[in-house]
Order: sequence, then structure tokens, then C-alpha cells
Amino acid sequence: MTAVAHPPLADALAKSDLLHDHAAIDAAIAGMADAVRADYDPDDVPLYVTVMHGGMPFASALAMELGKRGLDLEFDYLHATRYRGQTSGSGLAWLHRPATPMRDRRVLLADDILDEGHTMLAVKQWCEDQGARDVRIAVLAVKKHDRCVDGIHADYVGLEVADRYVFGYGMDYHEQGRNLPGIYALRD
Ligand SMILES: O=P(O)(O)OC[C@H]1O[C@H](OP(=O)(O)OP(=O)(O)O)[C@H](O)[C@@H]1O
Ligand SMILES: Nc1nc2[nH]cnc2c(=O)[nH]1
Repeated sequence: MTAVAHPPLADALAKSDLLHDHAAIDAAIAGMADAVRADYDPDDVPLYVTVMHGGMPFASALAMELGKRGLDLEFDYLHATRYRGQTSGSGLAWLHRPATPMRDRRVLLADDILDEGHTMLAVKQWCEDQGARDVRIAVLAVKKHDRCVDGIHADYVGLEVADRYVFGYGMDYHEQGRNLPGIYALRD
């Protein structure tokens, strides 16, 4: 099999700006945890659904902050992708759907970024179709522009990012850089 050549991550970093460092991200997630904790009853454990791959680092960090605040979570995950390692989106492909029954559950979706909203619109609709009684969205970052689809918003937002391609803290640059501890934006 021929290996796919990725543009090097080091080249991307050289033409990027650091938007949010690790300390800023940690502080944002702690603030989100306070807001989420205030909205959930520990006797009604939410189904906490991580949107892979990008949502993984953020979802883990938020889950730990919620644990510190006494809110238990039941974990599941899904993988829906429309960027597939590229820097612009196309049709949404479902690679994995959650297995846990959602009927009458409160579902909290955790993802890295809300950009044009196509992913979350489809994911939220799917959860509602499964019978979830309440579906909320937590995202580490929202991209600032007016292209988000109607009918979707994040209930819990950590940070805003400029209308540029961003990567780090879960978000990829051609499937690289997801474990960078900060969020970077390409200059061009
Ligand atoms: O608001 P949208 O414009 O729909 O974009 C947001 C989605 O794009 C990214 O996923 P991606 O498709 O890159 O999959 P990945 O998480 O596996 O990288 C990100 O993790 C969000 O799920
Ligand atoms: N890595 C990454 N994924 C995205 N998905 C939607 N927008 C973006 C973005 O700016 N960066």
C-alpha cells in the first residue's frame, strides 16, 4: 500500500499563530464544568457522548472536571466526520454510532469545534430520533463567522476562534497535531 504524504506539521506551525495556550484551555474547560454541573442532577446521570476523533482530548478533560464536581457520567462515543483529514468539509460520514439506548436519557455531546454546524445538526437530530429527552452540546471552541447552519448552537462553549483553519487540542492538521496542547490557526 502507498503511504499518503501529509504536508508536514512543522511547516503548518511555522505559518500559524497560537490562539489559546494550554492554561487558557484548562481555565475555559473548568468554567464550562461549572456551567454544566449547575444544569445537571447527579441522580439523573447523563449519557456523555464524545464525538471522535477531535472531541477526545476535550471530552476527557471536561469529564474529569465534572467528576471533581460530583457529576457522574455514562460514557459512549460516536464518530461522524466530514473533513476526513482535509481543511474543508464535505458530506458527513458516520463511522460509528453510539450503542447505549438513548430513550428518555439526557444526552450531553462533547466535541472540539462548532464550525459550520453540519456535524452537530445531524448528530443532535440522530440522538433526538433515538428518543433522548434532552440533547445538549458542549464544544471547546466556536468559530466566529455567520455561516453556521440554522437550528444549531452550542449550549456550553469554552473559547472562540477566528475564522481560519485551526488545529491542536484534538483538532487535526491533515491528521497530525491533535495532541498539541494549544490551539493554533493557519495564517493562510
Ligand atoms: O461544524 P462543522 O463544520 O460540521 O465541523 C465540525 C466538525 O469537524 C471536525 O470533525 P472532522 O469531520 O474533522 O472529523 P474528526 O473529528 O475525525 O477530525 C470537528 O471535530 C467537528 O466534529
Ligand atoms: N481541525 C479542524 N477541524 C475542523 N472542523 C471544522 N472546522 C475545523 C477547523 O478549523 N479545524
